[in-house]
Amino acid sequence: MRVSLLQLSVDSTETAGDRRLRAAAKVRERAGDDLVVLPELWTAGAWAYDDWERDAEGLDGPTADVMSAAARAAGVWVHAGSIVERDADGTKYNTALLFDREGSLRGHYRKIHRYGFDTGEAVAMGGGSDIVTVPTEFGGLGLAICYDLRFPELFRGLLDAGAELIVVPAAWPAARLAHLELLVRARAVEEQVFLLACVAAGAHGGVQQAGHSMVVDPWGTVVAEAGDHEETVTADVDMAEVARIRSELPVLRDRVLGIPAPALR
Ligand SMILES: NC(=O)CCC(=O)C(=O)O
Repeated sequence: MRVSLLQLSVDSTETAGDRRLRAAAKVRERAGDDLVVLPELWTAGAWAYDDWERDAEGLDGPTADVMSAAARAAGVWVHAGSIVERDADGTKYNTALLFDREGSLRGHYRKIHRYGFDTGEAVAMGGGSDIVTVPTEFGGLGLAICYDLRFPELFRGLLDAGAELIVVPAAWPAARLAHLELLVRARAVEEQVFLLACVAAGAHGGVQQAGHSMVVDPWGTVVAEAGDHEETVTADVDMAEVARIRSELPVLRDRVLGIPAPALR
């Protein structure tokens, strides 16, 4: 299986519409790949909070249209990163979209853990409530977004729902790159899955983005990694490695379920 991570530069100097067209052209160039992935909130900018209202869209909005058409034209699965979704009630969500080779929307995931403490997502967006693992020709494909990486219980939930590959679009600040590298590898080792993290580059909302998109195997080895500028990272992934590593080091069999949870403090 050949995967490509489109590490886009998300800069305030470019409009969402122009970036959408540029990203679609890059997806079309990836004909021959199996899965192409984009970063978190790459249209509006994950840190450009003031632009979210203007750039919010539906699950059938301009980003979905363009990405569905690009997936169909290239004949690849496209994980279109995430969009600022506005639902029928006007609530906004940070929502990941997954299209198949025919351009059909096969899954979407509303980010459960909202970043920002008393700002940004934490106040401007609703939180998702559903754990989403989508059955695909590659195996179970789990969906999570950026800050979710800090919450291992979500990843255990994705595993229990059948994930063998987890895709994480992100817009991570360069100042915390060390956390990103550690968390991505930890989640891959812990769940014994391939983990694809597609991270924005560039700067917007006054925050320099980390880049360093990564493909990590179920052993925790970084198979491919980008630098800190816009670039496309491509890797060949052997999904049979998941079963091989799970059988060679069967730690998941040793889970003890039903340990009583202490009261939350
Ligand atoms: N976009 C995000 O979710 C940012 C997360 C982050 O900066 C962190 O966890 O640190």
